[in-house]
Amino acid sequence: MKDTKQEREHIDQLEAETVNQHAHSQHQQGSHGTTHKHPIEDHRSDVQHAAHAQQDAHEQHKTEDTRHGQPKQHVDHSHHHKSHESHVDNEQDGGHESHSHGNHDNHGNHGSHDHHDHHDHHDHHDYHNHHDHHDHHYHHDHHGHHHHHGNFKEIFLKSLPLAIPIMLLSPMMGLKLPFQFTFPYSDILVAILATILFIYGGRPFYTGAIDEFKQKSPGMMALVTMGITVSYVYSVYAVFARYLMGEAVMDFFFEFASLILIMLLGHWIEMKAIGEAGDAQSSLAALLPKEAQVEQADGSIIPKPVAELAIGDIVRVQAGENVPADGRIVRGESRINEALLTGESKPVAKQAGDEVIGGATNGEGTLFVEVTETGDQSFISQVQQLVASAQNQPSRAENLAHRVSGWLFYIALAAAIIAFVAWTAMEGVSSGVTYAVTTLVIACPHALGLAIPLVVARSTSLGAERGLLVKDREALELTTQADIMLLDKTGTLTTGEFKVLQLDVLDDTLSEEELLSLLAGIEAGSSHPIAQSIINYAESEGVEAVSFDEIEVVSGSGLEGSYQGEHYQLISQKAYGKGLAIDPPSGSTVSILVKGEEALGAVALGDELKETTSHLIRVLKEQGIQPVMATGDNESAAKVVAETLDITYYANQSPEDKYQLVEQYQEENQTVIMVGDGVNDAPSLALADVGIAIGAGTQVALDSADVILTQSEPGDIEAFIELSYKTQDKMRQNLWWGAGYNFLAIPLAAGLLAPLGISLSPAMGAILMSLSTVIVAINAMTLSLDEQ
Ligand SMILES: Nc1ncnc2c1ncn2[C@@H]1O[C@H](COP(=O)(O)OP(=O)(O)OP(=O)(O)O)[C@@H](O)[C@H]1O
Ligand SMILES: [Cu+]
Ligand SMILES: [Mg+2]
Repeated sequence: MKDTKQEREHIDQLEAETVNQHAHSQHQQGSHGTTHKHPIEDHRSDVQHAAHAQQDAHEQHKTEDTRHGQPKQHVDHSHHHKSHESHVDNEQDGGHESHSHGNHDNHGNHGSHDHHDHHDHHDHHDYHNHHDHHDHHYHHDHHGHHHHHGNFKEIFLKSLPLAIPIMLLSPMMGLKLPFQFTFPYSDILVAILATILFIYGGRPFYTGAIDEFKQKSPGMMALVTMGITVSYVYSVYAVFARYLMGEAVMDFFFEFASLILIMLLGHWIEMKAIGEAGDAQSSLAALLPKEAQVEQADGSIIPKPVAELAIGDIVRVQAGENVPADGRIVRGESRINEALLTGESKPVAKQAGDEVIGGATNGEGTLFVEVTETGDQSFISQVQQLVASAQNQPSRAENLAHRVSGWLFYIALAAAIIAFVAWTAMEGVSSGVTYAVTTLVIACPHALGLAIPLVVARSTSLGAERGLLVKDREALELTTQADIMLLDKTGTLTTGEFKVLQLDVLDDTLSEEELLSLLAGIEAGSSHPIAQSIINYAESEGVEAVSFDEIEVVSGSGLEGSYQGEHYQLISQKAYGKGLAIDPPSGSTVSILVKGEEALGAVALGDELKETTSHLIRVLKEQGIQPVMATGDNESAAKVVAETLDITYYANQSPEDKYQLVEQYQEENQTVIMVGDGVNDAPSLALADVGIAIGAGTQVALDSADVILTQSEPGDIEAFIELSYKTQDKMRQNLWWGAGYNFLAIPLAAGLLAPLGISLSPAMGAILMSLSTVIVAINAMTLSLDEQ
């Protein structure tokens, strides 16, 4: 099953790679995994819209949702997908409104927090169990390792009063322990209690086993079930034999009862550990208050459950309270802490007109906030969906773990049969049964099944807390194999906060103010870092921007639009193509304002490296990842940056060039990480083995990436690499604890070392199996990142 999935992915990838870049760059714009929406980008979305519409011929399914005052894209899956998205289960599309479109998670986990969310059986999954999670609002699915067969805690506690008398009344391995006693026919009472215990306490295991057999992948539950069934049936037989045939046959009621107890306890502890390992979902959900204080038309305040908030409601947020929903401040000012949502650790001053994210903590002031997003569309919900879908994606290591645990069933079964036959021949049936049961029990591959999902759960939640949002889990694995990191310049290596260095007027009829006013006017339609810089500059010069109609973004070269019936373009020198009598400062970014065919003026801009950029480059080199800069900017601007950093560079790169660059490296069998923020980076972000969108990048970039770093900090790239390596290490360790342990445990349980006096009882086997699971869980939980 897994294998076919992988194959399908593979084929899809090949397919995707052969599509011409145009098609590629277009459909990559779909909002696949997420609609990460940072408030600061909101004002840009309409611009992106223009950009999309213009670039795209493929996106017929695009629908615009302006109900909330913010245009949003809901793009259906088109045929060519990026490899990891290819196996997405499209079932949901029919049943859900556009609102859930951002969440294409394969397993139907919607991660929504305002209703109880119960996860269905997953097609590819074997172990189902009900999480002991009553204190949380909804269950968070760790890759299907929740069992649906009851609550282990409750069953354990109720099984205790059944198991204790059994253990008191039946000798262990035929030996009477000091606290044990018997009375005439007590063994019949024991057999009755054991039957009840088998039916009640064994239920999670045999129902689980039935599921496993139905899915044709017998595993853990099947093994445990066989262990308890063999010990139960043989013991009942022993009692019959005693009374009906007068034979003294040893029973295993003590072993049977202790086995069930330990198995229930072990699985209960495991479930708790799993719950604690990576509950980003609930910790995020916990950020939202339960009630919001809604201001009525007459100014009175009425509490309302957060789930019932509607767009347009005005909510009051008092000092120290958490914001109940995404919205815009209408009155008041305060400092807002969004650390848990964006990783930005310092509180940010906000006032009327500013956006706030639901879940952020209000500082000193009282705020009145108009709700702009609720439910599935809220920022928190988007992050949850993202984390959930990342956690649900199968990954390579996990596929391995699954295959191994599939074999384990047969290996354990074979070992148990051999042990039974051999020990029955040597020492008699009771010895044979003991070793067989112990072997079946100890091989329970629970630890193995949890080894990888627990690490993933932990690392994705850890990442989310730090503003490293992993959309595609495979990114974590691939990052550790990376050879090349392609970095975009503007906004990634540099601040993107441009200073206007020089304005050249190339038309005599135009004044410098008029030129600036036109520049600022056309930039109103752009989300490029240059745009805000020019607009700010015009403002500081007291120049008012003219108002353009129909501005469109030309990805990779600039903008075009019309003003007073004339066609204008603001484009790079390369896109303009003709020579000009200008002398911009060396290393500056130059754009030309063109009216019709004629150049009206030029603007030269400069920005600076981010503070942590050179540190990042040093770290990359140390780790053997070659940093390469690919920029849409001109040669001179590129060269200055590349020389400062001492890295290879490519200038004047169009979006297609960047895409081809990634392709070229991949053809040389290099694993490529691409880091970028802009529309022009989207195709290459999508193609790269790992696409990292940095900061408050454009929506397109966010949609195409595998990883989103919520802050524009090169240091976060380092943190992500660290997270990848640590995740990888933990996975390896856990695979050893989960699988490797069986290589020792199975022979031991089968009695291979018995001649040396080392052997295990079934109960010891059960303890060891639980121990290995707990070790795996603890090991996953201790994954942490260095403090910055
Ligand atoms: N909004 C804009 N205003 C002015 N010029 C622009 C704008 N967008 C693009 N350009 C021009 O087109 C060039 C290429 O843009 P592009 O977005 O491909 O690269 P970039 O973002 O500047 O560089 P990088 O690829 O390193 O991020 C820019 O250097 C600039 O000259
Ligand atoms: Cu188990
Ligand atoms: Mg860019």
